[in-house]
Amino acid sequence: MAPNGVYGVPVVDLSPFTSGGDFESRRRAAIDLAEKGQINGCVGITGHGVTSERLKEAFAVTKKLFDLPYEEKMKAPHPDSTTPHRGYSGTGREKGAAKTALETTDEAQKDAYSKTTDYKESYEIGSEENSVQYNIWLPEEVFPGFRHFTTQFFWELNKTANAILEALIMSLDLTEEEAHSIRALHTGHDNQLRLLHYPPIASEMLKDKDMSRLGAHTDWSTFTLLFQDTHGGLEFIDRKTGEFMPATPKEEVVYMNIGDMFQRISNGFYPSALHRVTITGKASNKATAARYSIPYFVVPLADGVIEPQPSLVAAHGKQVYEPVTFNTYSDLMFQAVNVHDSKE
Ligand SMILES: O=C(O)CCC(=O)C(=O)O
Ligand SMILES: [Fe+2]
Repeated sequence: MAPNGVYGVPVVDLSPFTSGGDFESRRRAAIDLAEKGQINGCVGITGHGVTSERLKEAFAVTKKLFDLPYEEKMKAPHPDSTTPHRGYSGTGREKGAAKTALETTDEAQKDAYSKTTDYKESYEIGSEENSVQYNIWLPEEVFPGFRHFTTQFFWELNKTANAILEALIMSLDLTEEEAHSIRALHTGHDNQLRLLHYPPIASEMLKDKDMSRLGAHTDWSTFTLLFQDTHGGLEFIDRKTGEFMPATPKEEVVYMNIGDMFQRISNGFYPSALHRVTITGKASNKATAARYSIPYFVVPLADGVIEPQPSLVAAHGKQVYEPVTFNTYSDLMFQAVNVHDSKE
């Protein structure tokens, strides 16, 4: 336990799932994942199969993208509508905590959550074959090779995502039919690769308590992979103490958090992890450095029905969640989060 009484985020080795481990080693890893993942819905993963060279390249591409002048980045603007959730969003466009405000019943907390604006810019990329969530690209001459690199990287991350999905399926002891239906919901074509830049924040801005790097929220994905640079700031809630605990950047570790969809699929066995990105310089009132991160959201088919698996409902004695389609659920959430297009 850490000195402040908060447990850190536990780490699981999933190499048996990424490099063809035998049944026994996969089973052991799946049990480990269930034990650690069901505490707070978040784990660090080693053996995830993405090489550090490839990650270095991805972070270099991310930095190069956000280094472009604002006018250039705005040549691939995220539309003002909810669909497609693709392209570039400038600083201040999103309020991650607005979704949390929607779900909170405490009025004072609701107010605080809904006021918090994120201080970040992002670029969303998906499958080239998704005609509803279609990609919005920069003209090739603005950033040669960007489209090629990110679309390749997208499918590489999907391999890791599939391996983790297999581990999650095994960890729940599902029937073959249930396993099959969960796989069928996750073709990869609805996944979302997000490049994120949290600009440096000047010390005078740190006094403003309504500004956060990314307000506390759960993801509405099935689960999310979070690659980050060395600056830190990502935190997950420890449900027992109510305190946030740091997801300390570690070489070889990718953090994985359960999203609202797998919470539902697992009938609540795995909780959707509440997380945020804090302003690390705030305590000292010192200007805080830029931070880059690369979340990869594993998302089910838009019109696929997400429901607790029957064997889990039978074991638990009750069905905790009603069936919902991802479409209906995410539309509602997205309207809360996407506030306006910032032209600053
Ligand atoms: O930047 C991070 O580390 C977290 C990003 C995140 O939680 C999100 O985009 O939903
Ligand atoms: Fe998130």
